[in-house]
Amino acid sequence: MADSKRFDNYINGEWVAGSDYCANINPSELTDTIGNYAKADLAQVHAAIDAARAAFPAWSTSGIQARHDSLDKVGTEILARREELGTLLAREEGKTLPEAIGEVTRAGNIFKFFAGETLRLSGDYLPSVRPGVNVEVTREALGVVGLITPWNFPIAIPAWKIAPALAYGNCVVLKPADLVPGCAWALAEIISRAGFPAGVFNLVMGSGRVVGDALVQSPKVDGISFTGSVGVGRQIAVSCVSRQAKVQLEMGGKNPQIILDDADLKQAVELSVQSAFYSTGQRCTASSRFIVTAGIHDKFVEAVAERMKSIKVGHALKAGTDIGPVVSQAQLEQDMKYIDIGQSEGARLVSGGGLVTCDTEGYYLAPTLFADSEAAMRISREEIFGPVANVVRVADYEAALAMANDTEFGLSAGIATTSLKYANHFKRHSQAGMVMVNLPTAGVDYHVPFGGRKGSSYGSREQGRYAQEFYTVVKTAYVGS
Ligand SMILES: NC(=O)C1=CN([C@@H]2O[C@H](COP(=O)(O)OP(=O)(O)OC[C@H]3O[C@@H](n4cnc5c(N)ncnc54)[C@H](OP(=O)(O)O)[C@@H]3O)[C@@H](O)[C@H]2O)C=CC1
Ligand SMILES: O=C(O)CCC(=O)C(=O)O
Repeated sequence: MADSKRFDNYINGEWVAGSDYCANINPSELTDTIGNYAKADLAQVHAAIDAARAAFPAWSTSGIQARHDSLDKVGTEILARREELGTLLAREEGKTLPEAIGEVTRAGNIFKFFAGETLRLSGDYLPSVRPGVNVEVTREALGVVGLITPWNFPIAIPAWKIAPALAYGNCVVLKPADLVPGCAWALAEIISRAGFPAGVFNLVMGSGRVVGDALVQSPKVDGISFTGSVGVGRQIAVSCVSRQAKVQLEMGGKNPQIILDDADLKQAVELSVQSAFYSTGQRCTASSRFIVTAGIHDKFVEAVAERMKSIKVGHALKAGTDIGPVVSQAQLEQDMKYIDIGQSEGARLVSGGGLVTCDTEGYYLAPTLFADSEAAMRISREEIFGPVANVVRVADYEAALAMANDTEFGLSAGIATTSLKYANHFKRHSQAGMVMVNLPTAGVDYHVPFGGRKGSSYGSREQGRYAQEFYTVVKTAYVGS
Protein backbone atom coordinates (compact mmCIF):
# COMPACT_ATOMS: atom_id res chain seq x y z
CA MET A 1 0.00 0.00 0.00
CA ALA A 2 3.04 2.24 0.12
CA ASP A 3 3.25 4.90 -2.54
CA SER A 4 5.34 7.95 -3.26
CA LYS A 5 2.61 10.47 -3.95
CA ARG A 6 3.48 14.08 -3.21
CA PHE A 7 0.90 16.55 -1.97
CA ASP A 8 1.60 20.28 -2.24
CA ASN A 9 0.50 23.40 -0.42
CA TYR A 10 -2.35 25.48 -1.85
CA ILE A 11 -1.54 29.18 -2.06
CA ASN A 12 -3.36 31.89 -4.00
CA GLY A 13 -5.24 29.36 -6.11
CA GLU A 14 -2.12 27.39 -7.08
CA TRP A 15 -0.56 24.14 -5.89
CA VAL A 16 2.91 25.04 -4.64
CA ALA A 17 5.73 22.56 -3.97
CA GLY A 18 7.02 22.46 -0.39
CA SER A 19 10.55 23.28 0.70
CA ASP A 20 10.54 19.75 2.12
CA TYR A 21 8.13 16.79 2.41
CA CYS A 22 6.95 14.74 5.36
CA ALA A 23 5.76 11.12 5.17
CA ASN A 24 2.23 10.49 6.48
CA ILE A 25 2.32 7.06 8.18
CA ASN A 26 -0.64 4.78 8.99
CA PRO A 27 -0.63 4.12 12.77
CA SER A 28 -2.39 0.77 12.19
CA GLU A 29 0.33 -0.38 9.82
CA LEU A 30 3.67 1.36 10.11
CA THR A 31 4.90 0.12 6.72
CA ASP A 32 2.01 1.94 4.99
CA THR A 33 2.97 5.44 3.82
CA ILE A 34 -0.14 7.35 2.78
CA GLY A 35 1.82 10.01 0.93
CA ASN A 36 4.46 12.71 1.28
CA TYR A 37 3.06 16.07 2.25
CA ALA A 38 4.69 19.45 1.67
CA LYS A 39 6.19 21.46 4.47
CA ALA A 40 5.81 25.19 3.91
CA ASP A 41 8.75 27.49 4.59
CA LEU A 42 8.31 30.95 6.04
CA ALA A 43 8.21 32.63 2.60
CA GLN A 44 5.28 30.37 1.64
CA VAL A 45 3.39 31.12 4.85
CA HIS A 46 3.78 34.85 4.18
CA ALA A 47 2.75 34.37 0.54
CA ALA A 48 -0.42 32.61 1.73
CA ILE A 49 -1.18 35.42 4.20
CA ASP A 50 -0.58 38.06 1.50
CA ALA A 51 -2.85 36.20 -0.93
CA ALA A 52 -5.59 36.06 1.70
CA ARG A 53 -5.15 39.79 2.45
CA ALA A 54 -5.39 40.66 -1.24
CA ALA A 55 -8.53 38.54 -1.71
CA PHE A 56 -10.29 39.92 1.38
CA PRO A 57 -11.83 43.21 0.10
CA ALA A 58 -13.68 41.52 -2.77
CA TRP A 59 -14.59 38.33 -0.89
CA SER A 60 -15.87 40.08 2.22
CA THR A 61 -18.29 42.12 0.12
CA SER A 62 -19.19 39.35 -2.33
CA GLY A 63 -22.74 38.18 -2.97
CA ILE A 64 -24.13 35.67 -0.50
CA GLN A 65 -25.59 33.44 -3.21
CA ALA A 66 -22.13 32.68 -4.60
CA ARG A 67 -20.81 32.01 -1.07
CA HIS A 68 -23.76 29.75 -0.37
CA ASP A 69 -23.32 27.81 -3.60
CA SER A 70 -19.59 27.23 -3.11
CA LEU A 71 -19.98 26.07 0.50
CA ASP A 72 -22.89 23.84 -0.47
CA LYS A 73 -20.83 22.34 -3.29
CA VAL A 74 -18.04 21.47 -0.85
CA GLY A 75 -20.55 19.82 1.52
CA THR A 76 -22.16 17.85 -1.31
CA GLU A 77 -18.85 16.47 -2.53
CA ILE A 78 -17.68 15.53 0.97
CA LEU A 79 -20.91 13.64 1.60
CA ALA A 80 -20.76 11.90 -1.79
CA ARG A 81 -17.18 10.76 -1.07
CA ARG A 82 -17.68 9.87 2.60
CA GLU A 83 -16.51 6.24 2.27
CA GLU A 84 -13.33 7.15 0.38
CA LEU A 85 -12.52 10.11 2.66
CA GLY A 86 -13.42 8.04 5.71
CA THR A 87 -10.94 5.40 4.57
CA LEU A 88 -8.23 8.06 4.25
CA LEU A 89 -9.09 9.41 7.71
CA ALA A 90 -9.04 5.94 9.33
CA ARG A 91 -5.75 5.24 7.58
CA GLU A 92 -3.97 8.38 8.74
CA GLU A 93 -5.45 8.89 12.22
CA GLY A 94 -6.38 5.37 13.32
CA LYS A 95 -10.06 5.94 14.06
CA THR A 96 -12.18 2.93 13.03
CA LEU A 97 -13.77 3.12 9.60
CA PRO A 98 -17.36 3.65 10.91
CA GLU A 99 -16.11 6.41 13.24
CA ALA A 100 -14.14 7.96 10.39
CA ILE A 101 -17.10 7.90 7.99
CA GLY A 102 -19.16 9.49 10.78
CA GLU A 103 -16.59 12.27 11.11
CA VAL A 104 -16.52 12.87 7.35
CA THR A 105 -20.32 13.02 7.33
CA ARG A 106 -20.17 15.57 10.11
CA ALA A 107 -17.73 17.66 8.02
CA GLY A 108 -20.04 17.55 5.00
CA ASN A 109 -23.04 18.54 7.10
CA ILE A 110 -21.09 21.45 8.60
CA PHE A 111 -20.43 22.91 5.14
CA LYS A 112 -24.12 22.51 4.28
CA PHE A 113 -25.14 24.15 7.57
CA PHE A 114 -22.90 27.19 7.01
CA ALA A 115 -24.00 27.43 3.35
CA GLY A 116 -27.47 28.02 4.81
CA GLU A 117 -26.14 30.49 7.38
CA THR A 118 -24.90 32.83 4.62
CA LEU A 119 -28.58 33.41 3.75
CA ARG A 120 -29.56 34.08 7.35
CA LEU A 121 -27.11 36.86 8.18
CA SER A 122 -29.09 39.43 10.10
CA GLY A 123 -28.63 42.60 12.08
CA ASP A 124 -30.67 45.05 14.13
CA TYR A 125 -32.45 48.17 12.95
CA LEU A 126 -33.39 50.41 15.87
CA PRO A 127 -34.69 53.89 16.51
CA SER A 128 -32.05 56.16 18.01
CA VAL A 129 -32.66 58.11 21.20
CA ARG A 130 -32.23 61.14 18.90
CA PRO A 131 -35.37 61.97 16.87
CA GLY A 132 -34.91 61.54 13.12
CA VAL A 133 -31.97 59.19 13.51
CA ASN A 134 -31.92 55.42 13.02
CA VAL A 135 -29.34 52.90 14.17
CA GLU A 136 -28.19 49.86 12.20
CA VAL A 137 -26.17 47.15 13.90
CA THR A 138 -24.53 44.81 11.38
CA ARG A 139 -21.80 42.19 11.33
CA GLU A 140 -18.82 42.33 8.98
CA ALA A 141 -16.10 39.77 8.31
CA LEU A 142 -13.17 39.78 10.76
CA GLY A 143 -10.49 39.64 8.04
CA VAL A 144 -7.72 37.10 7.44
CA VAL A 145 -7.97 34.19 9.85
CA GLY A 146 -5.31 31.62 10.70
CA LEU A 147 -6.82 28.22 11.54
CA ILE A 148 -4.58 25.82 13.47
CA THR A 149 -5.97 22.32 13.94
CA PRO A 150 -5.00 19.15 15.86
CA TRP A 151 -4.63 15.54 14.76
CA ASN A 152 -7.60 13.92 16.49
CA PHE A 153 -10.39 15.17 14.17
CA PRO A 154 -8.48 15.65 10.90
CA ILE A 155 -11.48 16.67 8.79
CA ALA A 156 -14.26 17.76 11.18
CA ILE A 157 -12.22 20.36 13.08
CA PRO A 158 -10.80 22.01 9.91
CA ALA A 159 -14.38 21.94 8.54
CA TRP A 160 -15.93 23.59 11.58
CA LYS A 161 -13.40 26.42 11.39
CA ILE A 162 -13.18 26.85 7.57
CA ALA A 163 -16.93 26.76 6.82
CA PRO A 164 -18.00 29.60 9.16
CA ALA A 165 -14.88 31.61 8.31
CA LEU A 166 -15.76 31.56 4.60
CA ALA A 167 -19.51 31.88 5.15
CA TYR A 168 -19.06 35.16 7.04
CA GLY A 169 -16.67 36.58 4.40
CA ASN A 170 -13.22 35.91 5.85
CA CYS A 171 -10.14 34.69 4.00
CA VAL A 172 -8.43 31.63 5.42
CA VAL A 173 -4.95 30.23 5.93
CA LEU A 174 -5.24 26.67 7.31
CA LYS A 175 -2.37 24.92 9.14
CA PRO A 176 -3.35 21.32 9.93
CA ALA A 177 -1.43 19.08 12.36
CA ASP A 178 1.75 17.70 10.82
CA LEU A 179 0.73 14.19 11.87
CA VAL A 180 -2.45 14.13 9.73
CA PRO A 181 -2.16 16.37 6.65
CA GLY A 182 -4.06 13.95 4.37
CA CYS A 183 -7.64 14.91 5.20
CA ALA A 184 -6.80 18.63 5.23
CA TRP A 185 -5.21 18.29 1.80
CA ALA A 186 -8.25 16.37 0.47
CA LEU A 187 -10.53 19.07 1.86
CA ALA A 188 -8.37 21.80 0.26
CA GLU A 189 -8.55 19.98 -3.07
CA ILE A 190 -12.35 19.94 -2.89
CA ILE A 191 -12.43 23.63 -1.91
CA SER A 192 -10.07 24.47 -4.81
CA ARG A 193 -12.75 23.30 -7.28
CA ALA A 194 -15.79 24.84 -5.57
CA GLY A 195 -15.63 28.31 -7.11
CA PHE A 196 -13.90 30.35 -4.40
CA PRO A 197 -11.68 33.15 -5.85
CA ALA A 198 -7.90 32.70 -5.63
CA GLY A 199 -6.50 33.61 -2.22
CA VAL A 200 -9.77 33.17 -0.30
CA PHE A 201 -8.64 29.77 0.99
CA ASN A 202 -5.01 28.71 1.45
CA LEU A 203 -3.41 25.57 2.89
CA VAL A 204 0.07 25.60 4.39
CA MET A 205 1.27 22.34 5.89
CA GLY A 206 4.27 21.87 8.15
CA SER A 207 5.24 22.06 11.78
CA GLY A 208 3.45 24.15 14.36
CA ARG A 209 6.61 25.78 15.59
CA VAL A 210 7.40 27.15 12.11
CA VAL A 211 4.18 27.47 10.11
CA GLY A 212 1.77 27.85 13.06
CA ASP A 213 3.96 30.36 14.83
CA ALA A 214 4.38 32.48 11.67
CA LEU A 215 0.59 32.73 11.39
CA VAL A 216 0.24 33.64 15.04
CA GLN A 217 2.93 36.34 14.85
CA SER A 218 1.86 37.94 11.57
CA PRO A 219 0.33 41.43 11.95
CA LYS A 220 -1.57 40.70 8.73
CA VAL A 221 -3.61 37.93 10.40
CA ASP A 222 -6.63 39.35 12.22
CA GLY A 223 -7.61 36.27 14.19
CA ILE A 224 -6.42 32.81 15.18
CA SER A 225 -8.74 29.90 15.88
CA PHE A 226 -6.81 27.07 17.53
CA THR A 227 -7.64 23.58 18.79
CA GLY A 228 -4.96 21.57 20.58
CA SER A 229 -2.99 21.40 23.79
CA VAL A 230 -3.26 23.82 26.70
CA GLY A 231 0.46 24.67 26.59
CA VAL A 232 0.47 25.75 22.94
CA GLY A 233 -2.93 27.40 23.25
CA ARG A 234 -1.80 29.63 26.09
CA GLN A 235 1.32 30.74 24.18
CA ILE A 236 -0.85 31.60 21.18
CA ALA A 237 -3.24 33.59 23.38
CA VAL A 238 -0.38 35.68 24.80
CA SER A 239 0.96 36.46 21.31
CA CYS A 240 -2.46 37.31 19.90
CA VAL A 241 -3.56 39.47 22.80
CA SER A 242 -0.27 41.39 22.78
CA ARG A 243 -0.90 42.45 19.17
CA GLN A 244 -4.68 42.79 19.69
CA ALA A 245 -5.60 39.95 17.30
CA LYS A 246 -8.78 38.05 18.04
CA VAL A 247 -8.18 34.55 19.44
CA GLN A 248 -10.32 31.49 20.04
CA LEU A 249 -8.89 28.43 21.80
CA GLU A 250 -10.35 24.95 22.26
CA MET A 251 -8.07 22.83 24.39
CA GLY A 252 -8.12 19.85 26.67
CA GLY A 253 -10.46 18.34 29.18
CA LYS A 254 -10.57 16.02 32.18
CA ASN A 255 -14.20 15.27 31.70
CA PRO A 256 -16.06 13.65 34.61
CA GLN A 257 -18.67 10.96 34.19
CA ILE A 258 -20.80 10.65 37.34
CA ILE A 259 -22.66 7.40 37.99
CA LEU A 260 -25.27 7.59 40.75
CA ASP A 261 -26.74 4.71 42.74
CA ASP A 262 -30.05 5.08 40.88
CA ALA A 263 -28.50 4.84 37.40
CA ASP A 264 -29.55 2.15 34.96
CA LEU A 265 -26.42 0.00 35.33
CA LYS A 266 -26.38 -1.37 31.78
CA GLN A 267 -26.79 2.09 30.27
CA ALA A 268 -24.18 3.58 32.62
CA VAL A 269 -21.63 0.93 31.67
CA GLU A 270 -22.21 1.38 27.94
CA LEU A 271 -21.99 5.16 27.97
CA SER A 272 -18.90 5.06 30.18
CA VAL A 273 -17.14 2.62 27.84
CA GLN A 274 -18.09 4.83 24.89
CA SER A 275 -16.88 7.97 26.66
CA ALA A 276 -13.54 6.59 27.73
CA PHE A 277 -12.34 4.09 25.17
CA TYR A 278 -13.97 4.63 21.77
CA SER A 279 -11.99 6.73 19.30
CA THR A 280 -9.08 5.33 21.38
CA GLY A 281 -9.92 7.92 24.05
CA GLN A 282 -8.45 10.57 21.75
CA ARG A 283 -11.24 13.11 22.04
CA CYS A 284 -11.06 16.29 24.05
CA THR A 285 -14.59 15.34 25.19
CA ALA A 286 -13.60 11.81 26.26
CA SER A 287 -14.13 10.92 29.90
CA SER A 288 -11.18 9.51 31.76
CA ARG A 289 -12.61 9.75 35.28
CA PHE A 290 -15.67 7.94 36.50
CA ILE A 291 -17.05 9.32 39.76
CA VAL A 292 -19.25 6.60 41.23
CA THR A 293 -21.44 6.64 44.33
CA ALA A 294 -20.86 3.92 46.91
CA GLY A 295 -24.09 1.93 46.41
CA ILE A 296 -23.37 1.10 42.76
CA HIS A 297 -19.56 1.32 42.78
CA ASP A 298 -18.58 -2.35 42.99
CA LYS A 299 -21.25 -3.51 40.54
CA PHE A 300 -20.19 -0.77 38.11
CA VAL A 301 -16.47 -1.60 38.22
CA GLU A 302 -17.18 -5.29 37.77
CA ALA A 303 -19.58 -4.68 34.85
CA VAL A 304 -17.24 -2.26 33.06
CA ALA A 305 -14.36 -4.75 33.42
CA GLU A 306 -16.60 -7.47 31.99
CA ARG A 307 -17.68 -5.24 29.08
CA MET A 308 -14.06 -4.35 28.33
CA LYS A 309 -13.31 -8.02 27.61
CA SER A 310 -15.38 -7.74 24.43
CA ILE A 311 -13.70 -4.56 23.11
CA LYS A 312 -11.73 -5.49 20.02
CA VAL A 313 -8.53 -3.49 19.49
CA GLY A 314 -7.20 -3.70 15.94
CA HIS A 315 -6.46 -2.25 12.52
CA ALA A 316 -8.69 0.77 11.93
CA LEU A 317 -9.85 -0.50 8.54
CA LYS A 318 -10.64 -4.05 9.65
CA ALA A 319 -14.32 -4.93 10.07
CA GLY A 320 -15.16 -5.68 13.70
CA THR A 321 -12.52 -3.38 15.22
CA ASP A 322 -13.94 -1.34 18.10
CA ILE A 323 -10.81 0.67 18.90
CA GLY A 324 -8.04 1.50 16.47
CA PRO A 325 -4.43 2.27 17.35
CA VAL A 326 -3.10 5.26 19.26
CA VAL A 327 -2.15 7.96 16.75
CA SER A 328 1.64 8.02 17.19
CA GLN A 329 4.62 6.70 19.09
CA ALA A 330 4.75 9.93 21.15
CA GLN A 331 1.08 9.61 22.18
CA LEU A 332 1.58 5.91 22.99
CA GLU A 333 4.49 6.85 25.25
CA GLN A 334 2.30 9.46 26.96
CA ASP A 335 -0.45 6.87 27.57
CA MET A 336 2.05 4.30 28.90
CA LYS A 337 3.59 6.96 31.16
CA TYR A 338 0.18 7.60 32.75
CA ILE A 339 -0.42 3.86 33.18
CA ASP A 340 2.87 3.71 35.10
CA ILE A 341 1.89 6.80 37.10
CA GLY A 342 -1.47 5.24 38.03
CA GLN A 343 0.24 2.12 39.31
CA SER A 344 2.89 4.01 41.22
CA GLU A 345 0.20 6.24 42.79
CA GLY A 346 -1.45 3.08 44.16
CA ALA A 347 -4.54 2.83 41.98
CA ARG A 348 -5.69 -0.75 41.28
CA LEU A 349 -5.30 -1.88 37.64
CA VAL A 350 -8.57 -3.61 36.81
CA SER A 351 -8.15 -4.15 33.08
CA GLY A 352 -5.64 -3.50 30.29
CA GLY A 353 -2.38 -1.72 31.00
CA GLY A 354 -0.29 -3.03 28.11
CA LEU A 355 0.28 -3.23 24.40
CA VAL A 356 -1.83 -5.42 22.13
CA THR A 357 -0.33 -7.55 19.36
CA CYS A 358 -2.19 -7.44 16.05
CA ASP A 359 -1.54 -8.79 12.54
CA THR A 360 0.16 -5.56 11.53
CA GLU A 361 2.73 -3.50 13.41
CA GLY A 362 1.00 -0.44 14.88
CA TYR A 363 0.53 1.54 18.08
CA TYR A 364 -1.97 -0.81 19.72
CA LEU A 365 -2.82 -0.28 23.36
CA ALA A 366 -5.35 -2.19 25.47
CA PRO A 367 -8.13 -0.03 26.96
CA THR A 368 -7.13 0.44 30.57
CA LEU A 369 -9.20 0.87 33.73
CA PHE A 370 -8.02 1.76 37.21
CA ALA A 371 -10.18 1.52 40.35
CA ASP A 372 -9.56 2.50 43.99
CA SER A 373 -8.15 5.80 42.85
CA GLU A 374 -8.23 9.14 44.62
CA ALA A 375 -9.23 12.56 43.32
CA ALA A 376 -5.78 13.96 44.08
CA MET A 377 -3.92 11.43 41.92
CA ARG A 378 -2.39 12.66 38.67
CA ILE A 379 -4.45 10.12 36.68
CA SER A 380 -7.56 11.82 38.11
CA ARG A 381 -6.39 15.35 37.33
CA GLU A 382 -4.32 15.40 34.12
CA GLU A 383 -5.53 14.88 30.57
CA ILE A 384 -4.13 11.60 29.23
CA PHE A 385 -5.70 11.62 25.73
CA GLY A 386 -5.69 7.84 25.36
CA PRO A 387 -7.90 4.84 26.26
CA VAL A 388 -7.13 5.09 29.98
CA ALA A 389 -9.74 5.80 32.67
CA ASN A 390 -10.07 5.53 36.42
CA VAL A 391 -12.85 5.16 38.97
CA VAL A 392 -13.16 7.23 42.14
CA ARG A 393 -15.68 6.21 44.81
CA VAL A 394 -17.78 8.93 46.51
CA ALA A 395 -20.46 8.89 49.19
CA ASP A 396 -23.29 10.69 47.43
CA TYR A 397 -24.39 13.10 44.69
CA GLU A 398 -23.11 16.20 46.50
CA ALA A 399 -19.62 14.72 46.80
CA ALA A 400 -19.75 13.62 43.16
CA LEU A 401 -20.68 17.10 41.95
CA ALA A 402 -17.93 18.72 44.02
CA MET A 403 -15.36 16.28 42.65
CA ALA A 404 -16.58 16.68 39.08
CA ASN A 405 -16.09 20.44 39.32
CA ASP A 406 -12.75 20.20 41.11
CA THR A 407 -10.63 20.45 37.97
CA GLU A 408 -8.79 23.14 36.04
CA PHE A 409 -10.79 22.06 32.95
CA GLY A 410 -14.47 22.43 32.05
CA LEU A 411 -15.23 21.03 28.61
CA SER A 412 -17.89 18.33 28.97
CA ALA A 413 -19.37 16.49 31.96
CA GLY A 414 -21.85 13.64 32.21
CA ILE A 415 -24.22 12.14 34.73
CA ALA A 416 -25.95 8.74 34.68
CA THR A 417 -29.06 8.83 36.83
CA THR A 418 -32.78 8.07 36.71
CA SER A 419 -33.49 11.00 39.03
CA LEU A 420 -34.86 14.15 37.41
CA LYS A 421 -33.88 16.09 40.51
CA TYR A 422 -30.18 15.18 40.25
CA ALA A 423 -30.14 15.51 36.44
CA ASN A 424 -31.58 19.03 36.65
CA HIS A 425 -29.31 20.06 39.50
CA PHE A 426 -26.27 18.77 37.60
CA LYS A 427 -27.22 20.60 34.40
CA ARG A 428 -27.32 23.84 36.38
CA HIS A 429 -24.32 23.35 38.67
CA SER A 430 -21.77 21.54 36.50
CA GLN A 431 -18.93 23.91 35.63
CA ALA A 432 -18.54 22.46 32.13
CA GLY A 433 -19.49 24.05 28.83
CA MET A 434 -21.34 20.92 27.68
CA VAL A 435 -23.41 18.71 30.00
CA MET A 436 -24.66 15.23 29.12
CA VAL A 437 -27.47 13.39 30.93
CA ASN A 438 -27.50 9.62 30.36
CA LEU A 439 -25.24 10.08 27.34
CA PRO A 440 -21.48 9.73 26.78
CA THR A 441 -19.40 12.86 27.46
CA ALA A 442 -18.11 12.61 23.86
CA GLY A 443 -20.15 12.90 20.68
CA VAL A 444 -21.72 16.23 19.86
CA ASP A 445 -24.04 17.70 17.23
CA TYR A 446 -22.72 19.99 14.49
CA HIS A 447 -25.36 22.74 14.63
CA VAL A 448 -25.12 23.86 18.26
CA PRO A 449 -22.34 25.62 20.20
CA PHE A 450 -19.25 23.64 21.15
CA GLY A 451 -16.79 24.71 23.83
CA GLY A 452 -15.84 24.70 27.46
CA ARG A 453 -15.10 26.77 30.51
CA LYS A 454 -12.07 27.33 32.72
CA GLY A 455 -8.81 25.95 31.23
CA SER A 456 -10.57 24.13 28.38
CA SER A 457 -11.50 27.06 26.18
CA TYR A 458 -10.92 30.74 25.65
CA GLY A 459 -12.90 33.15 23.53
CA SER A 460 -16.26 32.65 21.95
CA ARG A 461 -17.91 29.34 21.08
CA GLU A 462 -17.39 27.36 17.90
CA GLN A 463 -20.09 25.76 15.74
CA GLY A 464 -23.72 26.53 15.08
CA ARG A 465 -24.82 30.14 14.79
CA TYR A 466 -22.58 31.03 17.74
CA ALA A 467 -19.57 30.70 15.41
CA GLN A 468 -20.36 34.15 13.98
CA GLU A 469 -19.17 35.74 17.21
CA PHE A 470 -15.55 34.94 16.39
CA TYR A 471 -15.63 35.32 12.62
CA THR A 472 -17.39 38.70 12.52
CA VAL A 473 -17.02 42.16 14.01
CA VAL A 474 -19.99 44.33 14.87
CA LYS A 475 -20.56 47.73 13.28
CA THR A 476 -23.03 50.31 14.56
CA ALA A 477 -24.17 52.85 11.95
CA TYR A 478 -26.18 56.00 12.83
CA VAL A 479 -28.28 57.26 9.92
CA GLY A 480 -29.74 60.75 9.98
CA SER A 481 -32.30 62.07 7.54
N1 LIG B 1 -8.71 19.52 22.61
C1 LIG B 1 -8.38 18.83 21.55
O1 LIG B 1 -9.20 18.65 20.65
C2 LIG B 1 -7.03 18.31 21.44
C3 LIG B 1 -6.18 18.30 22.50
N2 LIG B 1 -4.92 17.80 22.35
C4 LIG B 1 -4.07 17.80 23.51
O2 LIG B 1 -2.79 18.22 23.13
C5 LIG B 1 -1.80 17.21 23.43
C6 LIG B 1 -0.71 17.21 22.42
O3 LIG B 1 -1.24 17.09 21.11
P1 LIG B 1 -0.61 17.92 19.95
O4 LIG B 1 -1.16 17.57 18.62
O5 LIG B 1 0.86 17.82 20.09
O6 LIG B 1 -1.18 19.37 20.29
P2 LIG B 1 -0.51 20.71 19.92
O7 LIG B 1 -1.12 21.78 20.72
O8 LIG B 1 0.96 20.56 19.93
O9 LIG B 1 -0.92 20.88 18.36
C7 LIG B 1 -2.14 21.43 17.89
C8 LIG B 1 -1.85 22.26 16.63
O10 LIG B 1 -1.01 23.39 16.99
C9 LIG B 1 0.17 23.37 16.20
N3 LIG B 1 1.27 23.96 16.96
C10 LIG B 1 2.18 23.33 17.76
N4 LIG B 1 3.04 24.23 18.28
C11 LIG B 1 2.67 25.45 17.81
C12 LIG B 1 3.15 26.78 18.01
N5 LIG B 1 4.21 27.03 18.79
N6 LIG B 1 2.53 27.80 17.39
C13 LIG B 1 1.45 27.57 16.60
N7 LIG B 1 0.96 26.33 16.37
C14 LIG B 1 1.54 25.29 16.98
C15 LIG B 1 0.35 21.91 15.86
O11 LIG B 1 1.21 21.75 14.78
P3 LIG B 1 2.05 20.38 14.56
O12 LIG B 1 1.29 19.28 15.15
O13 LIG B 1 2.15 20.29 13.11
O14 LIG B 1 3.36 20.62 15.19
C16 LIG B 1 -1.06 21.49 15.57
O15 LIG B 1 -1.44 21.92 14.28
C17 LIG B 1 -2.60 15.95 23.45
O16 LIG B 1 -1.98 14.94 24.17
C18 LIG B 1 -3.88 16.43 24.10
O17 LIG B 1 -3.70 16.55 25.48
C19 LIG B 1 -4.48 17.36 21.15
C20 LIG B 1 -5.29 17.33 20.07
C21 LIG B 1 -6.64 17.80 20.13
O1 LIG C 1 -16.92 14.56 20.99
C1 LIG C 1 -17.02 15.09 19.90
O2 LIG C 1 -17.90 14.76 19.09
C2 LIG C 1 -16.06 16.17 19.48
C3 LIG C 1 -14.73 15.99 20.12
C4 LIG C 1 -13.74 16.96 19.65
O3 LIG C 1 -14.06 17.89 18.99
C5 LIG C 1 -12.34 16.80 19.99
O4 LIG C 1 -11.96 15.83 20.60
O5 LIG C 1 -11.55 17.68 19.58
